[in-house]
Parts: sequence; structure tokens; C-alpha cells
Amino acid sequence: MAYGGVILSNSLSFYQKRIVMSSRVQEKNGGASIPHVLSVAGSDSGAGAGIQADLKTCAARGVYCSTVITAVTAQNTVGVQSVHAVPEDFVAQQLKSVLSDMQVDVVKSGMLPSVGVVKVLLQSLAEFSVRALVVDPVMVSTSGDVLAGPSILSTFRQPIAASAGYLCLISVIILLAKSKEELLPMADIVTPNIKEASALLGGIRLETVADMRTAAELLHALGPRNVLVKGGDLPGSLDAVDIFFNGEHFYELRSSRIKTHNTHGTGCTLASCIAAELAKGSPMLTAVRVAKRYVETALEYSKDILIGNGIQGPFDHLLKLKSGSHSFRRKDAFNPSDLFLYAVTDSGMNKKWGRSMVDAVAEAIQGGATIVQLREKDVETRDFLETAKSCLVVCRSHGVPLLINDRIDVALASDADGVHVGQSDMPATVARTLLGPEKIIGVSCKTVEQAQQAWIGGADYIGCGGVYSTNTKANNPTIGLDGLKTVCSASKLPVVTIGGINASNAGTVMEMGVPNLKGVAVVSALFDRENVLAETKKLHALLMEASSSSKMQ
Ligand SMILES: Nc1ncnc2c1ncn2[C@@H]1O[C@H](COP(=O)(O)OP(=O)(O)OP(=O)(O)O)[C@@H](O)[C@H]1O
Ligand SMILES: Cc1ncc(CO)c(N)n1
Ligand SMILES: [Mg+2]
Repeated sequence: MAYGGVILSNSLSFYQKRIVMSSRVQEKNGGASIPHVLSVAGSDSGAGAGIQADLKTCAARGVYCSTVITAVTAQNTVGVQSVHAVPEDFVAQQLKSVLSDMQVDVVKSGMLPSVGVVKVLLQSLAEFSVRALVVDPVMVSTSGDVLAGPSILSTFRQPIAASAGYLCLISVIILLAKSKEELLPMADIVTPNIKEASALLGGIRLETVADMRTAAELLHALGPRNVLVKGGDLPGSLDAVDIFFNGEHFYELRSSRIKTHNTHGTGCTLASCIAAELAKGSPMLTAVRVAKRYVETALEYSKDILIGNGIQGPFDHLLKLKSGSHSFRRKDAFNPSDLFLYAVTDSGMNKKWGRSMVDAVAEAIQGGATIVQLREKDVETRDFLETAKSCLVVCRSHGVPLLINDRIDVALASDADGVHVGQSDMPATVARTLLGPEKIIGVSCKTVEQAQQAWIGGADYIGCGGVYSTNTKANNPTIGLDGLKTVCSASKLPVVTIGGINASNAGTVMEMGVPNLKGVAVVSALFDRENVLAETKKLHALLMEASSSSKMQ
């Protein structure tokens, strides 16, 4: 569907289309349009997953959600007791009622209980254009219940031979996978969990993050624009790792694995949040990152709530209404895994190699930089602001945060994602008051006391170094690996280390396996080189290898 180029020219970005579309609707009605997701999914009586999760997610994200119900399930925290599929022609009627009347931005599909319902959805999408399609190929719930084959669910529940039951399951999954082969090429993103990815690929074994990458690539070949293989159910993994693949680049999206039984409906929530963010105009990778953070925040917020007596409870989607918004917004804006490959710019180096700041930043991001800090020491404020705005366009289009070094005024004026301050700049607590709860604040710290102050002041992360000696910063004492370890172990905050890091020593730093050391910050190793893209790729690959070998230890 590629953002449904039927209505509007394909040369426009999704965001531009949204603006054009909104103004059209406003002209027609004289009112404001609200981003709109249509959820085509099953009802969950326990209200943790399905349609109910989609409604709550969209409400929490400020997006309107209409609903086409494909099945009604009798379901609770123990499992799925029964499924009643809505007749296909009635699904078709619901689709027509909504799509013929309302301006839907994004369709999100969940449980599609039969091949007939998939076909009905395909027909509606051919008739009524929307701008993006998010396909969550719901087949098997985390509780192990089959959701895509209600006609055989009853067969399953009868005491039949295990092998016969297994054959039934395989045949239904293959049938649905086949019909989804028609749905997948229409999808802007498909979001299978491990079992669903395996089923869609004919039952291949998926046991590691490397297997998830292979699966993402194979699924991409079936036609969707983007693939997100979700690792919530990956056995033995410490983090919650999802693999995003856009046909060109892989992104390993990590968040901490929240220790909770309340994970029922995470998949539906993630997909509907992606749909909601797309409806607001976000680019795909940004939408996925925001959605992952939303799920993580909601799980953390709800980790101790008790609903039902089963093994997998629901969580609270509307935490924002209760949580005084601070903790939610702050977490929403910052993910510690963004510190993994932290690129710090230097205009002197770019001049030396004859390239603009924006080009240098774009190359670093393409090479795998996960966050960018704009560091301009001897530049006029006006020029700094212009550079920040241009770099922000590049960063936003890739879902990579942009921080401004030292200058809170420039961060505010450019609406950058945050600042990084040193010990002689504005204290973190003042920066937090000026910037508000949503912006990211990082503080350079060499000592345990400084790290403690940064945490009290409301910083999101610490930059700790110089770990090795460097030419980039004069009069900067080196603290070494031991100094780094001391600060890390005394701090609750995530840490990125800086100072003289390059391809020859980055591995050593990451292999230390310090839990809150989330990445390395580099200047010369990327920007004082002829080919920024190649250097960033090299360092990214090296860091990936080092961090996976440290996790295996
Ligand atoms: N305990 C957890 N802590 C943090 N994130 C989690 C946790 N469990 C799952 N996630 C995240 O939630 C999202 C959904 O992943 P998951 O693999 O659980 O999907 P699913 O199996 O389709 O969900 P469902 O429970 O609705 O069937 C992913 O981004 C995953 O990384
Ligand atoms: C209705 C419904 N859709 C999706 C899921 C997957 O979590 C579920 N358990 N129930
Ligand atoms: Mg799951």
C-alpha cells in the first residue's frame, strides 16, 4: 500500500500527505480533523488485548479509533475459552459503514479469524484508500491459544490424539499464511511475534536474535514495506529485543524486560500504537520506537497490578491519566539503548574533509548512529540554530534523537530532543526546569558525586570520561576504565562513555559488560575520517559483536 498513494501523489511523504489531507478536511467541515485509526480485530472479553487494547491505546495516544469486530472471544487471564467468529458479510458491512463515511488514516488489523475475513478486508482496502496498513498477524496468543482458526478451535479442545491436533493447527496456519500472502504485500508494516513469524515462514525455528533477523529478511521478501519481529516471547533473553527491517537496514530495538506477569495484549498494543503514531504523521521507524517505549512504560507502570487469577494479566493502557504525566513523558522521550552509538559532531573536522554538518550527520545515522549530539564551540548563535534545525530534519526522519551541546537556548529554539551539559554549564536541575519533562538531559560526570548530583537534578543519562586520552578536548583528565566502572556502579542512570574511543578499543569497553554502560560516544573516530558512513558502519558492527559476546558471558 506504501502509504496508499491512491488518494495523493506518491512523491509526498506520509507527513506531508497528512497535512494536505487535514487541511482538506478542515476546509470541508470548517473543523479540525483528528488522526484516525480503524482497528479490524477481535474482541477480548478480558479487555487486555484485541479491540479493547486498540481503543485504549489510541485514546492514550490522542488518536481516534473506530472498530470493525471480526470475532468475539470468551477470554480471560487463564486463556481463550471460546471464539465466535462474526459472519464474513457482517464484517464487510462494518468495514463499509466506517470507510464510506469517515476519513480513516491508518488501518490496523489484528485477529482475522478466517480466510474469508482476510479476503473481505482486502476487498475493502481496494475500494477505500487509506494511507497506511499495519498488519499484526495474530495467530497464536502468548497463552498458546489458536486465534486464527476458530473453526478448528473446538476440535482442539476435544480429547483428540496430540498428533492429529498438531496437524490441524499446521493446516490452519498454512491456510492463513497463504491468504496473508495477499495481505502482506499491502502492508506498510507487519508485526509478528516469534511463533507467528515462524508459522508464516513454514515453521522455521526461531531461538536467537540472529534467527529473528533472518526471519525479518525472509518476511520482507513476502512483500510488506517493513517488518518488526517481536521478541517478547524469545526464550532466555534479558532484554525485550525486537528486530525492525525496512528492506535495507536492520535495527535492533531493545528495552529492558519488565519483570511482570501483566503482559497480555502487548502485541496488539504495540501494533495499534504504531498505527496511532503513523496517523499523527510520524515516519515508520519513529512510530515503532515510540510504540515500543509506550509498551515498556505501560508494563513498568502496571507491573504490580492484579487483575484475574490466571498466569498472564492485562496492563493499564491509560497510565498517562493517572501518573501525573512526568515519569511517563520522560521515559517516552528517552530510551537508554539510544546511547549505543552516540555521534558527537565537530564542524572543524567536517570543514577539513569538505562536507556539510547535515551531510555528516546523515551519513552517521545511515551507518547506525543511534543518537546525535551537535557540538559547536566557536559559532554564532544564529548559525548554530540554523544548523540545529537542518540536522533535526534529518534526525527526525530516521527516528534518531538530536541533542544540543551546552546551549539550552538553542535546544529550545530549535525544538531539539534535549541537551548535553558539562560541569561548568547550567546545572541539570535548572536545565530540567527550563526544558520541561519531555526533553532529554545528559550530564558529563567524572566522579561519583557528580553522578549523584546529575541524578538528583533530573538528568536522563551520564556521559562519563575521558576513558582514554584524546585530542578533541584540551585539559581533560583521563579517568580510565577503572574510573568509568566506579561511576557506573555508583549510579542509577544509564551511562555513555567518551574520550579517545575508536574501532581499536570500543570492543574492550563494551565487553566489560557493565549493566548500565549503554554505549560509546565518538567524535574523531567518525568525523575526522574521509568516509563517515563506512566508519560508522564499522564501529556499529564492532559494538554489536562486543555487546552480544559480553551478554553471553
Ligand atoms: N516483559 C516485557 N518487558 C518489556 N517489553 C516487553 C515485555 N514483553 C513483551 N515486550 C514487548 O512488547 C511488544 C510485544 O511483543 P510480544 O512478543 O509479547 O508480542 P505478542 O506475543 O504478539 O503479544 P501478545 O501478548 O499480545 O500475544 C514487543 O515490543 C516486546 O519487545
Ligand atoms: C481478540 C484477541 N486478539 C489478539 C490477541 C493476541 O494477544 C488476543 N489474545 N485476543
Ligand atoms: Mg507475547
